[in-house]
Amino acid sequence: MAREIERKFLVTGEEWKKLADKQIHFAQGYLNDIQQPGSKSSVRIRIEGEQANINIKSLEIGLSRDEYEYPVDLDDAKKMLKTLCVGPVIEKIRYYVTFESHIWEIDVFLGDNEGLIVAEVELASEDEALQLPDWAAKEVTEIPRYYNISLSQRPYCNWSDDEKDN
Ligand SMILES: O=P(O)(O)OP(=O)(O)OP(=O)(O)O
Repeated sequence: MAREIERKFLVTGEEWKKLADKQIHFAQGYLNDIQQPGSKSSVRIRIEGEQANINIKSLEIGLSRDEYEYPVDLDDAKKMLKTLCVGPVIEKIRYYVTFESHIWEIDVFLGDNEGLIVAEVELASEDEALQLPDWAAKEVTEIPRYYNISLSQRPYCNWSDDEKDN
């Protein structure tokens, strides 16, 4: 088990794209209904490039979450994404940018979430000092709608203009 400590930011401009070391297509869906009373975790199947994994995270919004992740067979993952997901499959391109010794993961969402771009950075501790690149704008770590599990229930295309601006 690991504790994932992560901060999320909105992104401005396109400059970051030139700095990306690589980009990978992600497709991910959730196998459990977190609206069920007593739900404590999200169970996610993800295909990233040609690799697939299952991920379990505690249902917490904010800096830290418990996280478990294991590889699964690619064909099984394709089938699960097709047949077992609660809600739609989220698709996005993840770009990797190294800045001041941190690897920033910038998710450019597709489909119903097109227009949304979120940068995530993992930290070793909650109080770790972080130098922000110019293209990292407003922090959204504490705003639930920016989490992928939320997007699987209420995609970006259904947000109000106010929600999109903030
Ligand atoms: O790649 P991760 O672990 O940050 O997972 P995500 O599904 O891209 O993002 P989150 O659960 O933080 O919305």
